[in-house]
Amino acid sequence: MTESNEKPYFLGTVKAIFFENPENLYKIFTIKVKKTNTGWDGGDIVVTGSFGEIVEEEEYRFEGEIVDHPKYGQQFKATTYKRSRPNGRKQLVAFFSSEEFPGIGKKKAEKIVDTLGEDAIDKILQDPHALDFLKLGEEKTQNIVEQISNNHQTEQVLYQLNNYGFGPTLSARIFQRYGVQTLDKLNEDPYQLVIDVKGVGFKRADELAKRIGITGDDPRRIKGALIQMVTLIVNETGDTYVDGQELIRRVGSILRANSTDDLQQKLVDGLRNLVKDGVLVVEDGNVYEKDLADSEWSIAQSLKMITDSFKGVAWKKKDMRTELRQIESDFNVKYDDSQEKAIEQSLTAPIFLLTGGPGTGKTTIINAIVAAYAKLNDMPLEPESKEYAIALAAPTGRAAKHMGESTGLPAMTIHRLLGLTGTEDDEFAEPSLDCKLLIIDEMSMVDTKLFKVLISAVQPGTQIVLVGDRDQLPSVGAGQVFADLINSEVFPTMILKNIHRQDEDSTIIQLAHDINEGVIVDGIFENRADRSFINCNSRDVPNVLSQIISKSGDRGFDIADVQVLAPMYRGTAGIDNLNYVIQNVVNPMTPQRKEVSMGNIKYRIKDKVVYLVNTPEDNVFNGEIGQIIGIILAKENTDKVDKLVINFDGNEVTLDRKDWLNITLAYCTSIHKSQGSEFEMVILPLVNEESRMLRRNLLYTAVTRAKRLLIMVGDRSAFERSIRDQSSERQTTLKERIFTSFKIKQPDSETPDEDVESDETTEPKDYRLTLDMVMNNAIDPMIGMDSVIPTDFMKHGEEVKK
Ligand SMILES: Nc1ncnc2c1ncn2[C@@H]1O[C@H](COP(=O)(O)OP(=O)(O)OP(=O)(O)O)[C@@H](O)[C@H]1O
Repeated sequence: MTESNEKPYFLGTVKAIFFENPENLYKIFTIKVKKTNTGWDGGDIVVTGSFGEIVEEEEYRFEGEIVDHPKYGQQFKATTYKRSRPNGRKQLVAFFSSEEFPGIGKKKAEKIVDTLGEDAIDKILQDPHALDFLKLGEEKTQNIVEQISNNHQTEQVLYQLNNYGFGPTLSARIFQRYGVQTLDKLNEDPYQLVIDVKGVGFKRADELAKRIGITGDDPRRIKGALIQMVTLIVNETGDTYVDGQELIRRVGSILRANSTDDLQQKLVDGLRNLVKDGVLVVEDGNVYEKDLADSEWSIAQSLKMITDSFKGVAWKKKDMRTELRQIESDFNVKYDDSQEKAIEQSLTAPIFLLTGGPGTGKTTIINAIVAAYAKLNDMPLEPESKEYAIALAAPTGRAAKHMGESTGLPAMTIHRLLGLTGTEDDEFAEPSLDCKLLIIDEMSMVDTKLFKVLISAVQPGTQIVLVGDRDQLPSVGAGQVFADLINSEVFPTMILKNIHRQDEDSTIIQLAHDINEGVIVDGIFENRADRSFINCNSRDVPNVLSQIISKSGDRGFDIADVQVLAPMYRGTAGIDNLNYVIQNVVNPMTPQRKEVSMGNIKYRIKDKVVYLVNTPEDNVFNGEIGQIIGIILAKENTDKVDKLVINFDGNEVTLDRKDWLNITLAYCTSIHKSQGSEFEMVILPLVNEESRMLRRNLLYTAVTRAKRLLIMVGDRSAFERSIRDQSSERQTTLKERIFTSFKIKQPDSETPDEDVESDETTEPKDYRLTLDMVMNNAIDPMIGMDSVIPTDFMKHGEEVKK
């Protein structure tokens, strides 16, 4: 008996497929059972799993296990499957005359079986000319042979991927990428998966490689490790490149075990090949993912194009001043000097940058710019009108909503504005924007890749105003675009400093500004009308928070207005634990209530959840907070899947179980995720265990989220440390790209003094040598960059100026 025969299996005919997800090939269907070794005698059974192609009425053999689904009862979770070969003359004739083979009727099918016998399929797979006797013509015969062979190979591939330990989702992704060539590709070079298939990392590819016999310092293994390490470090640091020396050191330490002496040379060769293949770019000893390197260049070139294509304004400065006086009177405000200058510059420059802390008047200025722009350009301020050509956008749904509410004009997410889907398809998107004035808010949250797509979509002659707070946390994705643009000093910029929000009892804004200046003010831990501090250690944080939240109603706060913000997910005072604790305080389980689980998280009606991806088709975006208003169990609906109905600020979205990975509880969210949102009451626990995360911009971002009440909880020293420790800038080269594109002489970079001893003495000598090779001779720094300057990044048919 073979091992596979011992596994639980079902042999049966597929009756009806009632769920198919084209993205990951996941299917649910019923089969009429012909044979099984499971002892099942319950008639038809529901089978679930990821399958290439399943044809109704065809017979298959599924291996897997019977699972007891809490809602659907017993079903068979298939891990592998095989289409049964049609058996015997009758089945074979039915197979060849089926819809799969147009052009073959019953007569021709009988002829095939009569001529080739009952092993006709094998004969056709072995010899593509086996069907020549039918005289169907070359093309038709070839189609039939291909169809048979594809069916056969799809099953083989998915079966083998499963044997290699890939789960259904990854198997489906791999198959979608390579098709029937999958096994050949993997045998040739499993590390190619790290480049080609999202979700496959070096470790995974390495396990597979080991099975195939690729180990040690095989060039393919070196390649996989190099790519993975670049991605890993970029994700860790937010920098747009990796220091070559560090890359070599870290990859070296992974591969050092059972490698040969000339590992360094092999790493350099590997790097060189990746550069040659257009996967990585090396410049000045720094290693970039090609996409990020290209994005920085592309941004710089687009900014140059926008600057050059701006032909000035059609109205007189004097008219603008008159208009501003009118707007001041309409809005009942008197702009201060820097505000007025900001409005003037934004109306007259192609690209204008506006940064300022809370309450300095950014929104006020956006309103003035829009009103003045429309008036001066004779444009009706009616979004429905054909002549209206102003686009307002922000990186998150909440920020866009805030922008829309404060300006009274339509504002949307940048994704929506560009028609991006938030999926891998975006890589190929080339959107185009037809507005004349583009204003982006919360610009500090925009990362390099998104800004590249946004700015490439801008048409010549468009004016752009980028607004944000440069002192907040930088974007989650790589880069610090807003800070780089400001620091380049190439574009007119206004840094707003005067705080205008006048609220007698309010001390939060002043506290935020003090934190931003690095000042630990007297009284920071004293209680004020709108803020307080509770000293406790991390163990006590959950308990203290529970008490504050239970009493928040007494202070006039609806639970929806209370937001806990924390820096980290793990730990007693981490986001995961706090969500669990708070959920049980504000929305506990009782015997009559419905509850569904996803992993460790339980969801009940009324729970506060946050959406984690962008789904423009449902108009819900990453970071949006909603409330569960319905739980529909599988047994209660015809789709036979559990569903959650969530209200995202009036937009009701129904999520099937498979989409629950896109949400999580939101009683406590990360400070990073809270950017772009404000809350009536913020509770901020900071403890010393989180020291790795505690930086000034983190605390500043958290504090500036609070509108009416801020409660700080935890270790005093954790708050003090956050104020003291200024965050280090991210390493990027956008500024340099801008200088090059605008032909501005770069300020002299600091040249290390030869006589001064370097403090980097911890690097092993051999790695230094390797890096020297990388920088000086082994790799031409311009390899992979030849195509970069300038034509690749020029749009709109510009000519290259020599
Ligand atoms: N020149 C001014 N004179 C009087 N009040 C002003 C002036 N500028 C702004 N304000 C008021 O100050 C408050 C804060 O302004 P605004 O909302 O524009 O700032 P902001 O920078 O967008 O703040 P935040 O980032 O916190 O939303 C508002 O109430 C606004 O009306």
